[in-house]
Amino acid sequence: TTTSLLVHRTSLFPTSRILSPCYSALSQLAAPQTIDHSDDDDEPQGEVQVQLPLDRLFVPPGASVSAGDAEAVTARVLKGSNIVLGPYARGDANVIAADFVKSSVRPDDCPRDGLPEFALVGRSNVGKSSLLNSLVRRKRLALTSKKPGKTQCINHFKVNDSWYLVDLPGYGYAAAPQEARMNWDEFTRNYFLSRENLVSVFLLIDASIPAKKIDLDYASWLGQNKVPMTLVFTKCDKRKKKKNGGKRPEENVQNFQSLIREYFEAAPPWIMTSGVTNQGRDEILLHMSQLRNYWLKH
Ligand SMILES: Nc1nc2c(ncn2[C@@H]2O[C@H](COP(=O)(O)OP(=O)(O)OP(=O)(O)O)[C@@H](O)[C@H]2O)c(=O)[nH]1
Ligand SMILES: [Mg+2]
Repeated sequence: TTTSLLVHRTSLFPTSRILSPCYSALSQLAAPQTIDHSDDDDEPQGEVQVQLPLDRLFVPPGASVSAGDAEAVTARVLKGSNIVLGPYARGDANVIAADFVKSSVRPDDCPRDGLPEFALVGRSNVGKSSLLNSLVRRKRLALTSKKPGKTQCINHFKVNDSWYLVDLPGYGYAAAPQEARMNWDEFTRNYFLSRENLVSVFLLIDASIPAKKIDLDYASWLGQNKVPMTLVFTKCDKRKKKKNGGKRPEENVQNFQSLIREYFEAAPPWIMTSGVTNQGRDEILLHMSQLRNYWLKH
């Protein structure tokens, strides 16, 4: 069985692409890490909270709103998002400990302890590993790179010994061999559809550029397959207008949503973030807390 497993693995990705990033992540296991708060950056972000109509808000499971509540509901919307803070958000949102657990090349290899998990997915280089590091307040727990294609396995990170953040390989990396690209699809789609403890997929979209077809396709696939999804807009600190297609992140964010609206019965949750300024970090953690606590109770 060992041989057939190896054959299966090499057919998923060329060997070098499996081994190097995952094993370098594994090497971090050797030294258990404590939280380093020295990279905290809680600068005021200066973004403006836009009032959203009630039907564009994400009301979390376990919370309800009626039209008469508009004002009270708006006051509970997390900054830079459409996410309403409900009764299941708890004081467990803060990250006290975070550890790399394992790299898996198949959904079957993933941890089986049934703890709730959130998967970070998106185009190569969109900032998945950077967001993970920002959430756990560590500079290099997940390895990042300027070159796309850095993460090549399903990497599980355990937070507070009670839930997982999962860093997935990026899609749409043009330089990846055709074989690896085709298998990416099967591999992650399988994971999304079969992973029972997956509370929500966090689909990362680069807010500094106009919407890309591959991201729209991905969001619509998740919507049509009813995979719970949160849209995380990344790189909201990048505001060089001309270079990035002339639009501000806020405009790209609104535009992306209007392009996918038809694929969703209700507005999916979305939030604006930056791995550079840590915009959205605490809000995502609260959102994860309420989704997780509801999931644990139902
Ligand atoms: N300005 C800015 N740069 C960012 C942000 N997030 C990530 N980056 C940069 O984007 C590049 C890619 O980041 P990664 O976190 O490695 O991206 P990834 O999505 O994990 O990429 P793959 O593992 O290749 O799929 C790095 O150079 C990061 O420093 C952000 O919020 N703002
Ligand atoms: Mg990565």
